[in-house]
Amino acid sequence: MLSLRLPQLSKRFLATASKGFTNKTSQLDRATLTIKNGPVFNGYSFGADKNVSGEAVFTTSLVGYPESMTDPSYKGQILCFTQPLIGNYGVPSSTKKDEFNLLKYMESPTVQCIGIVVADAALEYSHWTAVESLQQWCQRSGVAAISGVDTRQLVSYLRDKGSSLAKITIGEEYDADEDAAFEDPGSVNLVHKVTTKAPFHIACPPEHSKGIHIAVLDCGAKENILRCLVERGASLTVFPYNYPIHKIANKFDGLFISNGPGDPTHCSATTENLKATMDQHHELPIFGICLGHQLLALASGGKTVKMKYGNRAHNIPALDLKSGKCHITSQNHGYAVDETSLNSDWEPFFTNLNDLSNEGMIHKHKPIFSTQFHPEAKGGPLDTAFLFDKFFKNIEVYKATNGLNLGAIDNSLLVDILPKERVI
Ligand SMILES: NC(=O)CC[C@H](N)C(=O)O
Repeated sequence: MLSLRLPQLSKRFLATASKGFTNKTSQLDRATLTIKNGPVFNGYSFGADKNVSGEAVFTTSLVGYPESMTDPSYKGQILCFTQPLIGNYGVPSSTKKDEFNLLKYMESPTVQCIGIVVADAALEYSHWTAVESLQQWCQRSGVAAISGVDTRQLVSYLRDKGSSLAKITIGEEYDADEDAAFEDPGSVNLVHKVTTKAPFHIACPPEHSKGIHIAVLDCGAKENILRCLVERGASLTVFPYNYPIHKIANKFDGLFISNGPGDPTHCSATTENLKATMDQHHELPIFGICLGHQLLALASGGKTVKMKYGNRAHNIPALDLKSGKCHITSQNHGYAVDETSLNSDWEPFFTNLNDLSNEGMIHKHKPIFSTQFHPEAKGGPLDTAFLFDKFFKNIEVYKATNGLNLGAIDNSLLVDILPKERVI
């Protein structure tokens, strides 16, 4: 391993103006980013005074750092931004809610990545929604943050060698020999950490309601996914990821499976439950996003693979194989569905035009489809928001052919006693 022992310096040290960083770096502690079996980068700490270890991944998104950092799919990861200046528009409120009782600006109540890496952190900020700086947010959220890193060199390395285990260490001296082992977040079930601990219910306000009731499997659902469902007229009952949903799926008008962190093969209970749901409830509309897509693929006998460095950006082209149109999509994933492993009941729905990886699948006979990309965006473009409308069309057909809205009638008493927000 390449390691670097830094000379002893006073804890507060002066940054040289020639490096182009803001004068405020003179107030910052030094920090080190160490890639396992790879390079070591020196920089400045502008986050929590805490050493962290996880998987280093990079995003090429230009904006949306509050949304990305609170996306539960980034749990356990060290997020490296290729956009050189991060923090210039500050951080909006972490608690403000919208009319659906969903977080207005953030994708979950807390920062989910364990650390961030940037070339230049803006310690001053300006935006009408901002309530604090990126530095203040990282410090109070316990998130390690390092600036002053040559992120071009770092990302070239990650692109060549693949996503790598890494550490951010804070302080004046880094000694690789004294460090604990690198932690691999991929080895544990991260979904278990981010899922709601008990079912909760989001009632659609009467002025929006279409009398639709959707069951959501929460593998680490982004807030804007829930919003995309509620604002289209559905009430939601959100279940822990491993809830035996097949036993009550007939009470709902549709089933949604969310995004989430880590290796999908850790969620074997979910894939078993999804298999039983698809076997027992033939006409039930189902929609999955990202991890939800991967779990549906596993449930139908397909396979997933770990990608070299994944896809994390807000401008990835995905070809709609049904319409022939190309959509620009928001993505954050390190695993992909092996399209060749899908059985003959399924067909690919979208293809990534950068690397030709699978971006979605659709059932040939049932109202089930899923996407690897994020139609809800946040951040990113809304090109594929029409997929939520497609899900709702499938639900309308299902409700019409099933006559009664069983969900709304049978569940009305039960959902009233459920909590109204995620149970953590
Ligand atoms: N955004 C997601 O749901 C990510 C899915 C999965 N954890 C992956 O990295 O591929």
